[in-house]
Amino acid sequence: MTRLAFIGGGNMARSLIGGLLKTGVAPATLSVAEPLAEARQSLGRDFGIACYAENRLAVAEAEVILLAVKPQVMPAIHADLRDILQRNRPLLISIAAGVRLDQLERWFGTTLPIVRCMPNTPALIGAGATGLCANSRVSPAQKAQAQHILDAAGITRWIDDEALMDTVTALSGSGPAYFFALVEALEAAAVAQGLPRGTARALAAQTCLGAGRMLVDGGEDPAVLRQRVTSPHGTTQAALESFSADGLPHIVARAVAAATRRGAELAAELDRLP
Ligand SMILES: NC(=O)C1=CN([C@@H]2O[C@H](COP(=O)(O)OP(=O)(O)OC[C@H]3O[C@@H](n4cnc5c(N)ncnc54)[C@H](OP(=O)(O)O)[C@@H]3O)[C@@H](O)[C@H]2O)C=CC1
Ligand SMILES: O=C(O)[C@@H]1CCC=N1
Repeated sequence: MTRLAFIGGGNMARSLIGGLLKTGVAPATLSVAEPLAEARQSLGRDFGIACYAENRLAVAEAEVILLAVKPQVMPAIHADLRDILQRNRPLLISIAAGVRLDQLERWFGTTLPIVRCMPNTPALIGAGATGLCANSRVSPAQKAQAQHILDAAGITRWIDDEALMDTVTALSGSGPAYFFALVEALEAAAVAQGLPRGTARALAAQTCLGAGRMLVDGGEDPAVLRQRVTSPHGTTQAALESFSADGLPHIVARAVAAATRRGAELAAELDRLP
């Protein structure tokens, strides 16, 4: 089994580790480097994997290293890893928003095989969605290896044009938060009309789940599913006309554009570092 080391044991590492273990990956094949003692303890307790305070210890045996730190931390970790990466030549996978393949090559080594990908937090329950792209050093076998790791967390799609990875980030990387925000807003609207909060939360969340399952399991066009809910001159039509009058598609397009722009800005900020 592939030995996989995570650098950074935060939200996303937890989601991916949880997803991998649910598919039967052996805990002994995983390791994680995490500076915070409390986080190391909880990762060890929850997942039974080896946790290290030092990056170089976590990656010593790894065939694949998954970088799960904030974009701003990336340049700082290369000093810990560069030598061992040059020696062992593992496959490097980065999940950092915005960070480009050429930046990763500059920090970690221009001849290393590197995959840039963008998963999302539903990976924790095996319902993640990941876009991936690879540099020219990644062999077909390593591509399959990276895909296998991310497939454990949900669906995967290869993105040929790296420039579109910021769009993927804005769509599915950040996307779970958009749906949570919509559920929060639905709950607040129903509570404002007098529904008990617990009931409003349960009904809103289950509606989100039900709609998601219909989209994924049935594979039907969302527009067709929407039309089926919308009786002529009924309640849904009234709500959708209100969305339309308030410019919902425009609001969403602006939000996705803002997230996409932010991805590019994160990379530009790293380019400006000395
Ligand atoms: N959250 C999400 O939904 C998604 C996030 N991403 C990407 O994943 C990456 C991680 O995000 P997320 O998990 O949310 O962030 P977190 O802050 O939760 O996790 C990052 C972890 O890295 C640790 N860390 C900090 N410095 C170092 C270091 N020098 N060496 C090793 N570990 C270190 C942090 O420890 P400490 O807390 O002590 O600083 C923290 O536990 C980001 O690049 C983000 O863009 C991608 C897809 C979705
Ligand atoms: O908000 C962020 O920057 C990260 C990347 C995608 C989801 N969370």
